[in-house]
Amino acid sequence: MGKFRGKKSARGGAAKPLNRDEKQNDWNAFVGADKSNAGFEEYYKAQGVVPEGEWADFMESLKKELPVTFRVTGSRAHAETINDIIKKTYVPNMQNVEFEGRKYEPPSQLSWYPGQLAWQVDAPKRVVRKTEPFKNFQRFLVGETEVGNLSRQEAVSMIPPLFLDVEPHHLCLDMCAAPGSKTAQIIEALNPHHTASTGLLIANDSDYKRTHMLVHQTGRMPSRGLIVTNFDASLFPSIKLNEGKTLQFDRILADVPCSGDGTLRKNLEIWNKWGAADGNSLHGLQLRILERAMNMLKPGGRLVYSTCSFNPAEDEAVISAALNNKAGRFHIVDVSSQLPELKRRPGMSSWKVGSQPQSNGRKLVWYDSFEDYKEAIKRGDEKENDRGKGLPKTLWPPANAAELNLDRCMRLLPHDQNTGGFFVCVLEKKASPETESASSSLKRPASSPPPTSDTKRAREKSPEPGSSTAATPAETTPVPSTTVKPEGKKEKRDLTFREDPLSYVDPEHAEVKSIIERFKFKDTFPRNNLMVRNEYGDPLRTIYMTNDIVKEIIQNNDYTRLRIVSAGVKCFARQDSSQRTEIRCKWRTPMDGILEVLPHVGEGVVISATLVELRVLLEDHYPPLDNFADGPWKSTLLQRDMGCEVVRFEAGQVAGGELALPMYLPVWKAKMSLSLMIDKREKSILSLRTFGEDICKPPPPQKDLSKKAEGANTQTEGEGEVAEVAEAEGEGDAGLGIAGEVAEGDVVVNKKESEQ
Ligand SMILES: C[S@@+](CC[C@H](N)C(=O)[O-])C[C@H]1O[C@@H](n2cnc3c(N)ncnc32)[C@H](O)[C@@H]1O
Repeated sequence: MGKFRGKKSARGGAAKPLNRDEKQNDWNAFVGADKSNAGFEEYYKAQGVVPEGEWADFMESLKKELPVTFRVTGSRAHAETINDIIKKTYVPNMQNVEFEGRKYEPPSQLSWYPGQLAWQVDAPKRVVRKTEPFKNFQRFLVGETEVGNLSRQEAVSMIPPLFLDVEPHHLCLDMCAAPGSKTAQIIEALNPHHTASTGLLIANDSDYKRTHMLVHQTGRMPSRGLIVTNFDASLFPSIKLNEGKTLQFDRILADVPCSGDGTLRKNLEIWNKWGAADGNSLHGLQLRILERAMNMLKPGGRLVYSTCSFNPAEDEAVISAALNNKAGRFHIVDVSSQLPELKRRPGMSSWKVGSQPQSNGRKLVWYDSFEDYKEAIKRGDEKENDRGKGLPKTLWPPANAAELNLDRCMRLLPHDQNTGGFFVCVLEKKASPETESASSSLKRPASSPPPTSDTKRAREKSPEPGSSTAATPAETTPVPSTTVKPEGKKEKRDLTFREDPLSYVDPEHAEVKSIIERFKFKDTFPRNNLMVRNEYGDPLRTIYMTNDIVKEIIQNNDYTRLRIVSAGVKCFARQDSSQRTEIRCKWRTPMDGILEVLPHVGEGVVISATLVELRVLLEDHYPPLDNFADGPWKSTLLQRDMGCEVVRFEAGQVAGGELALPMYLPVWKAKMSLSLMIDKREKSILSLRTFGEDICKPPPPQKDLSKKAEGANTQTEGEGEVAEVAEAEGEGDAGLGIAGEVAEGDVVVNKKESEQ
């Protein structure tokens, strides 16, 4: 079989960008790859995953390149504007594209996706590369994805969060979250209008490196209610809250690790590697993760279990085992009336269990029952090679399979709507209090491992983690400041966990006061919720803002026990580290936090500008104030102290550019010059999007800068300082994008993101 490079395994790694030659090879590899696997065909034909008459269509579509799909992200007004740009600018220009004698259709909207905000481009990569209209559109796609206005995501992967039904006040857990495409959807649902959400999302992944992908991905849609953790989801710890309560979630997504054969259209290596053992061996972990989720769900809460596998061993077998282990406490929700345009097939109520033992030359052997399988082990035909235990009994359909409403599960098949394959099941926990009465909080020590399906008896003896729900106090409630530790015994610290500690800053701290003064923050500003990454609540370089529930979690749990990688939104970054008294507030608002800060800034703080000023700010890195035309912008800035300004660039067509919606950006005012506080890559993207070309001059070389900084000229003093600090902290803002609804119709800013 041909080799397909540039991508990692099915349910994991991010795609690595390819260069031009690699892209050509990539395409050749796709065409040339051997897309066959006799075991796969035999296995799924026998399982009856598609009606016999559809087998050829099913296989044919699995061998076709997957169309590119993406979602328009962000708040409603903003998303609709971007959607209109696609509809009115790009689609009309792509009507009659022909390549090698074949006509290609322009992008089309996915009919089932709410608000028609998801799109599909059904042209092979070589057409996109070789035809001008598609090439233009591709550039638009890349730019907008980069700034976080679009999110490339497989169509079927968009489905699970839609059925989660998240509301802004919900406490949510995404158990296997990296790289974070579904996490982003949940954050959007929690913050539909960029309003301060009281809800929570814990995005978790067991792979430490991938949690950093998550941090990056979620930076495009920052949320004060977000925590990223690094745990084996099947052992996810219970979380303590105030008054000895334990957190239970309203919504949990268990998008579990799986064999990934639903992604065959893009992960060609699976054709070669696929075996029946893949699904069989993942079943145990999947079940443990699902059961852990069930334990942590609030009564009445909703849980979505999903895989991108066709295999009933990873799908219905897991669901039925979990339902039976939690007999009577959960049911599969009938969601047939939700997303009516989405074509889906019912889950299976009977399936087969197969194995490819060495003794049979890796040919498929079916076992009608667990007992038959055990007999095969006795005969020596099978080895108990699954961690010494062999195949678990739960792989086989239970006797009561017909009563579990497994037909309410959803199977997404590739030939139904030109997608990958997926499995989705929506579960609800019964609301009745008596089923939960045995589970009141904190009986089990928080540090003890949670129950798993493998330790069923042990689980029956130990209560589920708490039943109390998290009461979210008002954001403005005065709370004791600094590093409040939970009362009682200090938790043991996990010294192997290397992330920095988290603590809250004293709201009366001089630095906080300087920030409040600079931005004339109103009383609504959550000064009690400013968090830093050190033990002592010292605002050294970066200040994050969290909401109350995140604060409650951080203050009641040792951060190493929860393995917290990140929390909240980066709202202030120290811009000037000198002791100079003329800069009273040395902090700027990074792009991540501008949406969070804006609703609280006082009157007259935000300065209005147009694309005329933006052009000057983009062309030069540190334009002197003299470079700007006389007018209200310049006179306002001349009156301002040195420090960070929040600038609102008005929508319109001026100075050779076009802005569809207003946009907020941070600008640093030095003595006599200004600097747009976004990194140079973001500047170039902004320039391309707004002015159709990259007008940014390269930054001055470092040595010149230091000379300037030493000079007597006050303007260059400021310039040197900006460059120096940005470099020292290694953090130009990681992102920019128009977005948001500060007021309906306004645009604010998101962060960049690489494609998943
Ligand atoms: C299918 S991917 C998740 C995709 C993700 N939900 C998204 O939409 O971007 C499965 C993830 O599970 C993670 N994983 C594997 N085993 C895990 C475990 N025991 N606990 C938590 N995460 C796990 C993998 O690192 C991988 O990132």
